[in-house]
Amino acid sequence: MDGTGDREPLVEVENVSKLFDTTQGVVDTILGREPRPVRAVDDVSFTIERGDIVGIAGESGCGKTTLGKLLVKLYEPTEGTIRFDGEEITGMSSQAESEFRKRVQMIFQDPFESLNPRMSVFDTVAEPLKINGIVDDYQDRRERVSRVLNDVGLAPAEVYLDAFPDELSGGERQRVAIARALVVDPEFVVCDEPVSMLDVSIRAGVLNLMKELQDEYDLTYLFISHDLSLIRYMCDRSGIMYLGDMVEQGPTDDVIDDPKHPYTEALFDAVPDVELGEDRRRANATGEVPSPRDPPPGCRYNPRCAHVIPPDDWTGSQEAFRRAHQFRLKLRRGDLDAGTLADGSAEGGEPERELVEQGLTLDVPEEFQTQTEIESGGHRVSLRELDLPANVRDALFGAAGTVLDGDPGAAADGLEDVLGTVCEHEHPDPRPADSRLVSCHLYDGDGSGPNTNPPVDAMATED
Ligand SMILES: Nc1ncnc2c1ncn2[C@@H]1O[C@H](COP(=O)(O)OP(=O)(O)OP(=O)(O)O)[C@@H](O)[C@H]1O
Repeated sequence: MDGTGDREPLVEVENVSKLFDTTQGVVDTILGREPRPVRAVDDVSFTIERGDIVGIAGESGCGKTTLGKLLVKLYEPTEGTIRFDGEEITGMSSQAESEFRKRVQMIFQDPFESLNPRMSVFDTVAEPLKINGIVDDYQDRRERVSRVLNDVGLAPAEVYLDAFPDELSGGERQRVAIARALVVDPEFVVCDEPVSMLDVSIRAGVLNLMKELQDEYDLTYLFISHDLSLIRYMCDRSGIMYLGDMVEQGPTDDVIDDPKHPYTEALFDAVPDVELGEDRRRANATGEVPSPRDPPPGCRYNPRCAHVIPPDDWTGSQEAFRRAHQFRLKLRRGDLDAGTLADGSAEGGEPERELVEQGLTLDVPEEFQTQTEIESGGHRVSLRELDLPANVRDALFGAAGTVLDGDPGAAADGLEDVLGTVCEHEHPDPRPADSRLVSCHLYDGDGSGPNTNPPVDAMATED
């Protein structure tokens, strides 16, 4: 999917964005500000080669479904170009569009919603043939529908043809949805969480069927799923999305076994280890996914990133920089002020120190916290535990003083000189790293691996 293969590209996505709610809403009008659209898919590029099974993974809301709908022309891109078999799919003539609609299909997550309860299985599966004017004769349609029903395992077809959705199990309904997609003999099928609504016990059967159908029908698939085991099982190549960005793409095994982007790493870290019987773990990532209406500047992932990059002249550890970066983000969000200090410390103690020690904490699982952090329930670190350069320490105390004077915004701005990071200043374009493309400043783009600034060891160190 990163275009390194030597087969023919079937789908080419170039700098595609999809923005929702681009007009000024009531709140925008009242506040007199520009509209803030949802950046559901933002400047995404990739290629799908003919015959591939490509996966798109990422947490809920990262833009997977929107991307899938763009590829089958259920949405038009706000910016960018999508080509199918060499032809742009925006601005097609109506004849070209109707041809395209036969060649491309989408299977949705919920077979309970995607099937019309008032239509029989025959009518449901035959409908695309009628709409696309493919088979006019009723008897021929009946035969074609029966053949496809047999192919998807609904055999003998006669048992199913006149049944209605509410007479079928979830697995049977999804097979009907698959049959409806395949009846027009498409080349490319987008499958959006195709088994997530099905009982776990029947998922493998449906996925194996979809693999068999790929050979039989000569299909190219795009699988959208938050289920990484499904992606590993089904997909040759995969892309990982975060807040509308495609942060990493390449051969699935490489992406999963040796993730390059810190988000991919955190995503896979959070997957429970089935063999060890662990519960779902929280990864070494701070905070929650921000709103796609207001994505962070630079790399979208920088506020949560374990490997955020210090400035060139940073002399402390990367761990200390990550914490100082968090201190600044907390100031910007207004999460750190005199009100957050323990009772009495604002008068008697050392309020600046207390603010700094609070601000340097990380909202991460205990295994990534310092001893003091663990002992204090995540409320403070000891400055002795961190390799923080003296000038930065002074700057943080100065910022804490400005906060106590009531101006956290100015305090955050004042730290730019010592804490400015490329991760916030520049959005990383996709760049080669081993077998894949990664949108991360850690990689220098010549495919040779992580940048040496900061040192790789520092990036990997957590205490
Ligand atoms: N029609 C729409 N109008 C406005 N916002 C939308 C629309 N469709 C999606 N969004 C927003 O765009 C972002 C991406 O949504 P999308 O459904 O593509 O994500 P997803 O990764 O498929 O999530 P999920 O796994 O939960 O389906 C979300 O913030 C969502 O709220």
